[in-house]
Amino acid sequence: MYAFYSLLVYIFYTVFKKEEEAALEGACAESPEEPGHVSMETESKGKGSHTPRLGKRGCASLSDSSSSSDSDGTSLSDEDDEFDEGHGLPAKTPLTAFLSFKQEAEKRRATNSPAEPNEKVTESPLLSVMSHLLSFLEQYSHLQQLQQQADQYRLQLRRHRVQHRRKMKALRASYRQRLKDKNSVINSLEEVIAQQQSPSSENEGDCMLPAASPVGLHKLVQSLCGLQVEKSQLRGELRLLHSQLEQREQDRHTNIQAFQQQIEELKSCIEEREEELSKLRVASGVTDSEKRVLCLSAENESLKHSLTVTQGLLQQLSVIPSQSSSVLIKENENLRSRVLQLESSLQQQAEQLSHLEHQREQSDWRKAEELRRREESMRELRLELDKERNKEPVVKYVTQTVEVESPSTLRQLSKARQQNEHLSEKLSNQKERCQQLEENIRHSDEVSCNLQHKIAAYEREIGTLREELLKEIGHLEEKKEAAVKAAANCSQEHLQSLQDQFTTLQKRLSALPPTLRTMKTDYASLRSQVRNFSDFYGTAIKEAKKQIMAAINEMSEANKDLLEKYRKEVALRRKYHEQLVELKGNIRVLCRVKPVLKEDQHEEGQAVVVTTDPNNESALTVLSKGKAKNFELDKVFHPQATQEEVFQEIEPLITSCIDGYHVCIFAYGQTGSGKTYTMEGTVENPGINQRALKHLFNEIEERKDMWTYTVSVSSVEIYNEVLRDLLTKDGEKLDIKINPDGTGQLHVPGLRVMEVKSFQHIKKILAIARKNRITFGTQMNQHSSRSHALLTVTVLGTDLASGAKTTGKLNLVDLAGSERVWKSGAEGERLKEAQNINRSLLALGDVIQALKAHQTHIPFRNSRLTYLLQDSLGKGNKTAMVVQVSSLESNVGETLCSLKFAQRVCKVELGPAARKIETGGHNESKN
Ligand SMILES: Nc1ncnc2c1ncn2[C@@H]1O[C@H](COP(=O)(O)OP(=O)(O)OP(=O)(O)O)[C@@H](O)[C@H]1O
Repeated sequence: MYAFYSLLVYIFYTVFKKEEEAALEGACAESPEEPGHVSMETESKGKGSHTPRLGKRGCASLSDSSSSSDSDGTSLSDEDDEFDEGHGLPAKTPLTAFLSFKQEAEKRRATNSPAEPNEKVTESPLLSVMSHLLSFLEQYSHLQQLQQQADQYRLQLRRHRVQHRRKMKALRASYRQRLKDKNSVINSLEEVIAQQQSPSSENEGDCMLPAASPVGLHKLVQSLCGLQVEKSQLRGELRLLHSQLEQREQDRHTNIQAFQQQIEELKSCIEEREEELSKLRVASGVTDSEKRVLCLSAENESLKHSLTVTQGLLQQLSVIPSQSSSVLIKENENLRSRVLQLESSLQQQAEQLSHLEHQREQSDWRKAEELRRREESMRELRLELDKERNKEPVVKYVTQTVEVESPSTLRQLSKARQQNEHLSEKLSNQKERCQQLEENIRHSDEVSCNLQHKIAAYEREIGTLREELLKEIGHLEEKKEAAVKAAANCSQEHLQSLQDQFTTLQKRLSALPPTLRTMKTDYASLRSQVRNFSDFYGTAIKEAKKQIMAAINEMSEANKDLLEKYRKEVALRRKYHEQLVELKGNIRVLCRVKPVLKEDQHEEGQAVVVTTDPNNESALTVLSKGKAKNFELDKVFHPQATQEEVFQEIEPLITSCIDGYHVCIFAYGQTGSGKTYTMEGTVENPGINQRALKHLFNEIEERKDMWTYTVSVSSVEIYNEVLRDLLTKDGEKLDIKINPDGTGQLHVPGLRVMEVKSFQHIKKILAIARKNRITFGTQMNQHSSRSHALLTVTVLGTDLASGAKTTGKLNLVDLAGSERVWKSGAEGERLKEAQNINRSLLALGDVIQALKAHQTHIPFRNSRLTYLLQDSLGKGNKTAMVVQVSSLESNVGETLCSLKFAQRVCKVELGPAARKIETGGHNESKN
């Protein structure tokens, strides 16, 4: 509990301290130019480890972008990519989860243990601290989210700025291009005006000539011809203008419709117009006014485009409601300045237009002047012609005078008359030509009048267009203003909401210090408690140690009693066990009936003649020659009895061996009746040998607190009355002798005795012995054991309490198969070994008989087998014999022999078993 308190306080203290440090760093790092913004930045920076880095970088990049407005946008886009990488989740979320989990656990614990009022009192501040801490962390996470949103908005604003900058660059370039085009148009116009001025001056000169010299009639005619050519040109122009006027009328009609539609439709109409105007520009004879209209239309289109772009930007800006107001205001100011620039450029364009119109008026005036001059020249020509007409009466008078005075004069008169006629013709011709010229002049006057009308119509149209353009600009301006206002309002509202949030957060933060003070006091009290806790802990440990020592002492005393009781119990158990074994008889005779196997079924006489009684475990019936012969033994195992069941009957004898008794277990029976199966068993289903040794080691393990045991084994076989060590491969012949130590015990010099520590080890030893045993195939058994095999296990025990030593011995004997020689089909070596086997078994029978008869001399030395088993078969030992019988009719004779032998053994009394125990240096045998 204390540890948790201190952990919690430490976590909170660490978090708070980090925040304070980060806030201080943020405050130092911020620029003081934007107070409101800076305070927010500082607050947000202080809350997370990653945020200050982002904030600083964001500010730096913003300042870069604001300072270098003309810089390339690609670098900014790279920065944007970097910005995208930096965002992550709040780092304190696991802490929040941990605290909430702990708080829940504390609450649960508090509700579950209401019976502890003292603890409840100490837990309440913790709960309040945790709730404060949680609310603080929630506020903090909310602030972080806001900060993240602000970052995102900043990022979006930067992107929009970059886009806007690019668009502005494009607009600037297009504006420059348009200026160039305009200049070129102005230059071309100036050239055209100059060209128009130069021929007029030439014409002026020409017109002066007839005035200067009345003789230059030819020149007058030439000038009239030039005028005619010009007139035809003007006619062509007039036709073109007429067609253009029609086209313009159509365009005007479509434009009026287009202006009533939205801005996008207007664009398409303007494009059409642009195309048409470009076509007209390509065609010859484009007038200056049309070119100017074209330029103005292009200008108008570009202005509309810029206004549309501005509108789009304003819409985009209005979509971003959460941008900081200062940035939006700046943006608005920029846009306003841009609009002002556009307006000024529009003003300039209008001025240029008025200038061009002035130029056009001047050119019109010049044309009118030229026409006036030409009219004057025409008038002069008419006056000259009238003068010529007035000269006629003078010529007539001269003629009449000449007719009266002389024939020569008459001739001269006739000549003069001819000349006069000729002149009259000329005059009439001149008159006709003058009339024609007058007609031409009248016509040209009409044409010029029409042209003036058209020019006036064009001017009106331009004025209308200008008004429409101005209206449209005003409309767009209004829209822009409205959009700017909406964006400003939106940003103002967002700023207001942000400020509200900020003030709320500030209030919450201002509410935190009291909580912190409470927590600090709690922490101080906890610290003092923790300090006191170590002392308390030391004394408690000392007390606990004392109590533990006392309990240990008590326990050891109780253990001693228990141990004593246990020893008594074990002794009692042993006593009862021995009594039980003694009640059962010192030589216990068990009989196991071999099941009928598949390999046995090919033999003759397969009928089963041996039957067991399920109600009587000791009874066995053999049907022989139609007669049932009953046998009574200690235990009869039916054919289906398992290896474990057989061992259960043997197990008490194994325990006796550990207690210091000499025990002998041997299997007896005819060849192939299952002796080796019962004693050794198979790998999957081991027999008495393995199970006995396993039990032995288990028992030793159980007694290890009181006894230590040393287990050693040896294994021999008796083949043809020769003793061989089964644990060595050399097969050296061994002899049985009396131990020279004077104990009277038997001793086999050269026999390998192996000490074994574990059951696994003894399994390996048994495998070696089995491998070295002599087996041959007989008619009765394909792997017949042709020797007696003895496995001797010596168990030396030491009582840890008293130091008493016990010597237990366990002889596990697998006898060679008894068989009738004629039946086994043995001859030669096999016959000899069969005879030896039978002899040794007969000696065993003799020993059993002598024991049964309580003879003073027991003929142990009649065979190697009985000699070797002397200390286990004799008086005071425990012996068990497993008689193996076949149930088949073909083996009934052998079965009867074996059972009769078993019954004889059954009646043998070895007397009470004697325990071989050595206490205080005295060897003694206890009954
Ligand atoms: N209870 C039984 N259950 C199954 N198989 C058995 C049983 N008893 C014996 N056998 C089988 O019978 C065959 C002969 O048995 P075993 O070799 O043990 O006879 P034996 O008496 O030792 O013969 P010998 O005296 O010739 O050595 C073996 O294959 C063995 O597996």
